[in-house]
Amino acid sequence: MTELDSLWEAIQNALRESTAEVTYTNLIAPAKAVSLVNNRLTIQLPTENHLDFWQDNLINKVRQLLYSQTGQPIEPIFILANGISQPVPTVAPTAQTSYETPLNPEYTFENFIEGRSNQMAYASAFAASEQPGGLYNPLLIYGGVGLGKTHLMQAIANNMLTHNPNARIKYVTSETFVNDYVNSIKNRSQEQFRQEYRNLDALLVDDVQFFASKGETQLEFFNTFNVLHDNNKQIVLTADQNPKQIPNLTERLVSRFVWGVPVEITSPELETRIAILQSKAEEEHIQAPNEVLNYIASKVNTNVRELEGALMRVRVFAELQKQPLTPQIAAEALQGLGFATETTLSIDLIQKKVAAYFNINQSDITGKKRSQNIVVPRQIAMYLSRELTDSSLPKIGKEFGGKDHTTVLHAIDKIEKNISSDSGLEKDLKNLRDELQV
Ligand SMILES: Nc1ncnc2c1ncn2[C@@H]1O[C@H](COP(=O)(O)OP(=O)(O)OP(=O)(O)O)[C@@H](O)[C@H]1O
Repeated sequence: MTELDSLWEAIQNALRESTAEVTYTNLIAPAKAVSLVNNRLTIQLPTENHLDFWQDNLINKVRQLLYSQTGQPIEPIFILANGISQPVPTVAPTAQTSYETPLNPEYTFENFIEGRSNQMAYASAFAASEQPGGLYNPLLIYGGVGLGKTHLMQAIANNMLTHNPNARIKYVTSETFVNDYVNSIKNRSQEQFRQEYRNLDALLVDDVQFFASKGETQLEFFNTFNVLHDNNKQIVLTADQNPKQIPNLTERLVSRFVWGVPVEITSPELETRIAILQSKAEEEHIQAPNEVLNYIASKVNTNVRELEGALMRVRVFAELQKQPLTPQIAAEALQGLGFATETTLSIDLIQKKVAAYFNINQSDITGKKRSQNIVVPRQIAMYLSRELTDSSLPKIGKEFGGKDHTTVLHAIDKIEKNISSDSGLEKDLKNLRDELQV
């Protein structure tokens, strides 16, 4: 047995121990380690479904396992098997038309961290799972990559199954739906395809944007949708953007998609990013001081997948250097990845943006004028400075023209109290956060 083979066997065995057997057999066992060169382990996967699964769920774990096996920070690289080197299947096609994508039991509501960016989506998903086929039907969750759409979608299924272990739930990506449909035409098993997709308590379809331009499949999905919906069966969909903006989706499909409640997930704000890291660190038994988590959260503001990846990278790096986890070590670990070089948000920048947003001067923000059109932007700028920087109240006071920290505290209190009753204020804060890109 080569070194690569025995390393791979150890990784597969470790993955097997922490995974349901069905998931292991379908999604993990078919992976092959092809080469280990320059601390890069190339792993070959048979289909795009496998690729998605490994990328979404296993990459961090594999990094950790590789590190614990070898003491080296080895990066897994995934490739798809090309048709030529793949052995041609010798089994005759069976009547089975559908490829089942198993649910990830770790995607639950309990370990999903709520924040402003995902509150609506979380609440709607939870409601749909408690009362399938009710008000939130269909439920469409949309937003950018790595923001938790699949997690929430599968949490719905997992929660439904705890209430009713016999619930018939199907989770597929839209690509799987397309493939199943195409195969059913090829194998003349359309009747069975329809049985499989229409005889359900809940149908979950991930990434419906891939239906774009697939005219015939769109019609089939439209019919599937109608049958399920007419029978009050739950439908949950995700997309990478608002379906109204997806080109080449038929009007009638778009109108169905947004029938129920389309909810958006946006990038998590700083506090949520910190909370996600805390929860992840706990889950993975990583002893990381808060200052390290704050540091990572302040640098990685793109999406949750990258946030989790950054935490793992920092951990492996510290272990490799035999150093305790500190912000300095975290900075070194993230260097070169485009995170550590980003400028941190400064109070000065926040003041400039707020001033421009409200059409006033920065000197008004830091000055003493008491007119309402200046006081409110000033309080907003103080509030955002507290939320988005690590600065203490006295430091913020100082940067706002030498004000006392109690003035800052008062401003923050005032904004916090008004947020829930003043939707204009909430909108202003959201717009400003967007402009500041946090
Ligand atoms: N709010 C959250 N709390 C805890 N974990 C989260 C949260 N949001 C996302 N995650 C985690 O981030 C990772 C990526 O999430 P997920 O795969 O659900 O994203 P997605 O929006 O479906 O992305 P894509 O469109 O790329 O498939 C997962 O490991 C998920 O558990």
